[in-house]
Amino acid sequence: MSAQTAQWQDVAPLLQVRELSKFYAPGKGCGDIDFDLYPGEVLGIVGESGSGKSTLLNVLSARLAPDAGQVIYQSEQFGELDLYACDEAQRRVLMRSEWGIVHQHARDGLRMNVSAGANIGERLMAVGERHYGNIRERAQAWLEAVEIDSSRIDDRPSQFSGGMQQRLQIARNLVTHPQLIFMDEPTGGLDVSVQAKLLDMLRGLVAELGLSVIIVTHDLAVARLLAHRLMVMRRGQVVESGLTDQVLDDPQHPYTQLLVSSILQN
Ligand SMILES: Nc1ncnc2c1ncn2[C@@H]1O[C@H](COP(=O)(O)OP(=O)(O)OP(=O)(O)O)[C@@H](O)[C@H]1O
Repeated sequence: MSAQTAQWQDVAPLLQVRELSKFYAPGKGCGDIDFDLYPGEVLGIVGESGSGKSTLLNVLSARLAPDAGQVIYQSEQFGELDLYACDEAQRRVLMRSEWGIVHQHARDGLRMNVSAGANIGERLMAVGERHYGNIRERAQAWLEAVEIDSSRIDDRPSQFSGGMQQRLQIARNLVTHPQLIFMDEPTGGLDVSVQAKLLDMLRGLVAELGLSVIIVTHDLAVARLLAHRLMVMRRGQVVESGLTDQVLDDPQHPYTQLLVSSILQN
């Protein structure tokens, strides 16, 4: 067992997922999902298109009710919460404070026609910050943290490149110091060099802030770089899970072997 795994298992899980299922039709969705996510851990969910990754992410992040099963979350504000037995109001509080969601398409996670500063400030205002000077100062600091020149604070995201939009989305999410981030193909659709820069930044921020992350990707290079642990999905089921290096270097399930040999990628 690695030192990092031992450390995770000494503390309570942040998320406990038990027998979770959501199917639209047989084989379409996700089923029998069981895992624990520990503070500071990055879990990658990989699999080919249509394997149920996004469905699972949506159920885990309280955006899509499951058919069966439980998601227990250790909230800073509310203590242990059963996500689908608690109040809608509590889920909304989690979404705007303790959680972040980074979408594949920046337009799903940003307001494209308000300024970059307002995109970040809006999240701060949602958790009660009212002081204009503080909001602007923190927005500037976060723009710099994601390597966007703070002189761009009054520009709209629609004036930014794809990579900058993703970095702004990350800043908007991180400004409230969330403990759990959900990411759905955060580098999808970007040029390879832009992807590399974004991944490097994400890796740095995740380590520096001790974030817990669940990241969906079909790109095993992204999974290798960011995730400590992987779950491999096929037709809505987890066929293999384990430490990232083990799964990618010594895949046990024939499907994972195909995936790793890149026959199923793209
Ligand atoms: N709202 C919906 N209604 C009906 N079927 C759906 C719905 N959303 C997804 N599906 C189906 O469920 C299956 C799993 O989709 P999902 O988006 O979770 O897969 P995925 O692994 O994230 O794929 P991709 O990488 O292409 O996004 C697919 O067959 C999809 O067509």
